[in-house]
Amino acid sequence: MTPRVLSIAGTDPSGGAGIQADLKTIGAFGGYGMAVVTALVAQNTEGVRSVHVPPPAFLAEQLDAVSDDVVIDAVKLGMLHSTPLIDIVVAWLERVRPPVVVLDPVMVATSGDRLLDAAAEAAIRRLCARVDLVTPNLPELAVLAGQPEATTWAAAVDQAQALAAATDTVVLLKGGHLAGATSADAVVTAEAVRPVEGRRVITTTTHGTGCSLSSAMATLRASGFSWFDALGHAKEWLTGAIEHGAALEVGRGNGPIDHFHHLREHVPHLRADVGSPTWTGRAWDDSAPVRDRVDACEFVRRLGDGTLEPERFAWYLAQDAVYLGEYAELLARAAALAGAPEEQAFWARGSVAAQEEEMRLHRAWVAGMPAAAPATRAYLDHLHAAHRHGYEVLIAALLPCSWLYADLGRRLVAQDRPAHPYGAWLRTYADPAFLDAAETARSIVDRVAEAASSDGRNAMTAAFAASMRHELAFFEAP
Ligand SMILES: Nc1ncnc2c1ncn2[C@@H]1O[C@H](COP(=O)(O)OP(=O)(O)OP(=O)(O)O)[C@@H](O)[C@H]1O
Ligand SMILES: Cc1ncc(CO)c(N)n1
Repeated sequence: MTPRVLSIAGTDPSGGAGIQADLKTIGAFGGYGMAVVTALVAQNTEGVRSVHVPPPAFLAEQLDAVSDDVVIDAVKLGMLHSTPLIDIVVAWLERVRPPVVVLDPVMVATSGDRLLDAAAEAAIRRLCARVDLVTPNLPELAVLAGQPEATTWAAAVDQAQALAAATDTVVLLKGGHLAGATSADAVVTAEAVRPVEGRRVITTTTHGTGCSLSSAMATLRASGFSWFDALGHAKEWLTGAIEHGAALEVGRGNGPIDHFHHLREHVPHLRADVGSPTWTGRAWDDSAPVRDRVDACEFVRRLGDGTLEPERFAWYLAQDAVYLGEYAELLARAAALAGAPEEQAFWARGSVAAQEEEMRLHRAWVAGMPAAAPATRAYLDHLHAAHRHGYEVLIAALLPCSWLYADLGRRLVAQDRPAHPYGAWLRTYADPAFLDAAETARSIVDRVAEAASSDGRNAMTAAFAASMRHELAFFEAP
């Protein structure tokens, strides 16, 4: 049976949050989506501009128009704005008694704008007791539990259990607002806490994650899953949707997630690799598990959020300076081996840039040149070995260095702020010119891979993958 799921929420004309996100999510999970609008919100990925609330009686008319005609299998409640609207929704729920009701107690948007009257908080607290699942983020949980915002997982669990006990309902505790390598959530009742682990994606595309998660839970529950199993499925999908969000290139602020990322894989002309079945594209995709570990590693996370100890950063920079010296030398060797003049020029320019620009940047931080640490030595030895295999393998082995840093820089720089201790470092790698150079390197490697023998391509693939593993080890060393 296709579950018929009704979202009662506010709008987001930019399509990432609110009712628009709910309908996409319900569809993504195989439900039939319906929507009753509580408030029209002029918002986009950057924030909320204004809110228009139609007369409460019109909300009642919308609700009745749906329930007089359609059997409703699940309801998701989002932005309810103010007490008069909450009262109408409560009266309607009492009358219609939908079998599944999930409440996302929306109070404040990701951008920090209020979406609920402060006076309506008590009404939302009472509503919790009338629904099957509540999905507060940490600030909302604090309001509902009447406590200061939790800053640790243990404190958040305590608040969620207190709320579950006080309202006799199930709480989906969301850890999105906690710092850490993972982003765990949990199904919490007065008796039990069942966590579902998730990777934390380094990205700014998190607009509407809460709306989407609650709609996924309503749809999966109406399809027969337990809350815990529903969370497992929803979380896996959500993490993928967050990861694919940046590729949508929607908006300048906190962009939306890609609700249909999992379907694109099955629609041939929408698959990311179709139309550009390049060698580098495949090598990059194949390296996803290693790159996920780079994102998750403590050093990279704390470099991004600025909490990394200065001594560890200095140690890393010193090793990077050692690395870059020999890397520049290997780029020069690539220039010497290249056949085409423009390729010779490109690698030679890269060699000079690596020597000058990056060494200058590093000299600002590094006092003396240390010996190579084991991870540095191993990476460089691998590059030297690649050089002995010839041009093709050498440039495949050199590529992850610039590509991975361009990709990381572009994402980490989003966390740059005044007085970020590593802001200058982040900006170097987020520089569009750096990304351009990585893109050019990529196109040269693709051209060379196309012309290579199948044995040659295999050796290139192995060299690229090994460099990516060395990059990970380099970040794990400090
Ligand atoms: N960077 C991230 N990587 C992976 N998962 C994340 C990330 N940020 C949030 N999540 C997940 O997204 C879901 C929503 O969490 P969050 O606590 O951010 O809710 P929210 O504040 O209500 O969301 P929003 O207001 O942005 O719609 C949770 O499952 C959380 O674990
Ligand atoms: C309408 C609406 N509901 C919820 C959120 C929370 O992200 C939002 N930004 N807009």
